[in-house]
Amino acid sequence: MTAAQTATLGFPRIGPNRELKKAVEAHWAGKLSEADMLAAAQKVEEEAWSLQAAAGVDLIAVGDFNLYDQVLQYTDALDLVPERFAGVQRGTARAFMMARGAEGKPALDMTKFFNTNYHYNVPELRVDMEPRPAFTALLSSIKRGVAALGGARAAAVILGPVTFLHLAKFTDGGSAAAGRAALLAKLVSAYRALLRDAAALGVAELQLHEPALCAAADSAELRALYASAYPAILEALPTSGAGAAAVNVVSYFDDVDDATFAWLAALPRVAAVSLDFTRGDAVGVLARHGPLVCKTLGAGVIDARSPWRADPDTILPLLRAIRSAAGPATPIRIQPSANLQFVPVDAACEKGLHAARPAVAGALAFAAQKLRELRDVAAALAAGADGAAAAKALEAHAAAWTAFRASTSGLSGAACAAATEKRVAALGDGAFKRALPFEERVKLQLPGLPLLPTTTIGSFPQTPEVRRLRNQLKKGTIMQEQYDRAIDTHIAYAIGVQDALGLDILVHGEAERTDMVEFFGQQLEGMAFTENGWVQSYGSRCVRPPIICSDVSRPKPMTIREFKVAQSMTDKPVKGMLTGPITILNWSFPRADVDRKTQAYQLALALREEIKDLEDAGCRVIQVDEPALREGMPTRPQQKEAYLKWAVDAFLLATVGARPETQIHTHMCYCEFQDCLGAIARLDADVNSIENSRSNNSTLESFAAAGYKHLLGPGTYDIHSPVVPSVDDVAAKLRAFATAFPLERIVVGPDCGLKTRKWHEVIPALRNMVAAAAALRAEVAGTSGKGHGAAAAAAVRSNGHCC
Ligand SMILES: CN1c2c(nc(N)[nH]c2=O)NC[C@@H]1CNc1ccc(C(=O)N[C@@H](CCC(=O)N[C@@H](CCC(=O)N[C@@H](CCC(=O)O)C(=O)O)C(=O)O)C(=O)O)cc1
Ligand SMILES: N[C@@H](CCS)C(=O)O
Ligand SMILES: [Zn+2]
Repeated sequence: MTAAQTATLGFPRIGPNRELKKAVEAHWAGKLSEADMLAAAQKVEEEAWSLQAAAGVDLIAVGDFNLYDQVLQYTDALDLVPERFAGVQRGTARAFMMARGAEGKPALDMTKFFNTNYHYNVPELRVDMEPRPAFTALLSSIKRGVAALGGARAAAVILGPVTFLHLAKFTDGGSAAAGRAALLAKLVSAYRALLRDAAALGVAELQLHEPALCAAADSAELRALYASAYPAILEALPTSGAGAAAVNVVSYFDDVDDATFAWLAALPRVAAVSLDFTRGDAVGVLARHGPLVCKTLGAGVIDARSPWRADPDTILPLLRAIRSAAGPATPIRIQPSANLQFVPVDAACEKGLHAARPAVAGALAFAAQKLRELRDVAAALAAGADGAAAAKALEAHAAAWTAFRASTSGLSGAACAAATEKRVAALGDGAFKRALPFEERVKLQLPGLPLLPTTTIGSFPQTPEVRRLRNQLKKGTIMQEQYDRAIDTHIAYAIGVQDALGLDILVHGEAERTDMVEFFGQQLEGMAFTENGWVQSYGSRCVRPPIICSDVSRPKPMTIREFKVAQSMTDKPVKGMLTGPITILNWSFPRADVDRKTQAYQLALALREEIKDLEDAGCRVIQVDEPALREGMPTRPQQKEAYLKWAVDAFLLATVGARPETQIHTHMCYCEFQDCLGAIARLDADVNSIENSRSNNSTLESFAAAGYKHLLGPGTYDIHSPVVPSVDDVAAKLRAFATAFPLERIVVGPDCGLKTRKWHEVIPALRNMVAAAAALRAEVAGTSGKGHGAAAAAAVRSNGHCC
């Protein structure tokens, strides 16, 4: 039998050595012209095509590339831009302005792309908007792709209209559902033209990416949107001759429900339906539906969000199940489950890992390696996914996994889970519950703090000097001792600034951390980290997710040295600063052989030990960040509760060993809180600092309505913007907060960490925040009015001259 066809759905665009990041940031810094930046970007794009072609991929995604964010690209191309950007000429400069903001023009909001750690710019729509499409950059990229690969190998990636609207927010005060329906009706002609123009360039296939299809199971509204738009969009496409590209509707990040699949299978003009077989139960859906008639099944069997090689023990049974459910006549195409932008580019570059841990490195497959896997898996499918020929097609993969397993503990997933449960059981009644209830312990915590205590979320600017230092340490041009001393000067600066500004709870500033999760990955046993395994997080910003590869444990204290240095420099309480178990798990690549709950518990047990050591070092307030709690939540209601149960338990396991007088903070950002408020309350954190500055008071109102009893730190200003909030801006926020939540339970801070800002932005912003808190305190004391507020502000200003 001939091998099945293979296809890609997109390739990392940041470049093997972050060439795109460097070009874009150089352009922003005025060091590279727009033309030179675009030339650098096109080189990255073209090299990705060459790599895919050389790997023998049959259908290669084109049009998936963009300079900042794919959703933003559509907002700009459709000209669906908020009023404040309407006067700016469309194109690259306007897209960057919408992403990053400008004086008087706040940036578009940024939030998680479905349940990933990639963040997109949220379209801000109004029901009365009129799309004015001009997809110049997208079509020119598709045209270059066709020229480079030949039309027969090019598949044009198009962000589907329903997903675009699903990801948008409506700012006109009306119903978002009505807004989506109205705009979708207007988008039909824009998409008809886009598909026709893309097809006319000679591509073999139009891939309509619609991850929102996976949410249709629980949304009659989404189902209605799909049903109303798709037939109308597709009917105008030529069915033969020039411009008659095949249409592939692509879903990912979960399965689709039976009704949605039946609808897709019956859609006229659609030649292929793509499903994600790495999450949910797409095999079950297919089995219940039966063979696709006259359509190809795009089988997303290579996990686009996992850095691990395909494991024959998993993939061969999966292929057999798919073949059996799809029936012998349905053509099956082997694909990654989604765009490969969620994994790093090339595992072959990881020389350090290959040398130090060859068995781990050998079991990895980043985007470049996954291209080869497509071919091997297609060959295994052609061989019936059984017997010697199938095994031969995947023999290198089997050997890699055998070596990997031999290098780790050898415990099966179940045995590993049982061993972890045993450690938890040994903690007895105190495993998940603090010694005193919140109402009693809060009275013992941090005596002497004022009303509206001020703090920050943890990180301070990661300056070029800090990054240079780390680079020197890596290259061996400075020793650890010198590095530590230099880090201490950054800590001293951060403490000096905070003391001078009059903040109440200080932080050491996280200067020693490249990235919070990467830092803990480097401290913990059982985690591997890469040198060049960058994954785009948003825009030009990247992260290097650690890779969990065996049982996690804490060989030595992780944060105590820096805490002690910081606390020795001030009498104010310094927060111990940790990343929570769920966030470490969700922002790492988990191991494939053990369930996520067990991995979370192992991380929690390590953090529990760290909290004990922090307390022994004199720490009275410890923040355990959980910005990714919500992100890991499955879309399906049935799975959501199970996840939240073990996720919250993992946080409790990490934190409840703290003494009653230790104040435990947590922090959450970049997410919706409304649909997991019960879980947030169950975390039982004494203080929860949440991103809030862009949501008016609605988040706070939801917390209040849900009867949230703990202290809350709603962000008082947006840290993504270089704009410095005034005293009045922050005071107005605090007054508004007071209308929704008891003032005596509010902690004052920014929205998130300040690592991406500059000191010259941070200092005045915090000075104004402290002044605003003082002004509010004065107002509450009843001695005030505006004059006292101004006097308090002046007093704070006069001692804040550290810069
Ligand atoms: C809170 N957020 C986080 C998320 N996920 C995480 N894993 N971590 C997070 O903090 N998800 C949600 C949000 C996303 N937010 C951000 C915010 C900022 C960044 C970011 O700034 N990333 C940096 C990379 C940071 C880093 O590790 N830098 C290294 C330097 C590496 C380097 O480039 N070295 C140079 C030499 C430098 C020199 O000599 O000057 C080189 O090798 O050539 C470090 O600090 O050492 C970014 O720039 O993209 C990400 C997500
Ligand atoms: N403590 C971290 C939290 C980021 S979500 C920081 O301040 O960067
Ligand atoms: Zn944050």
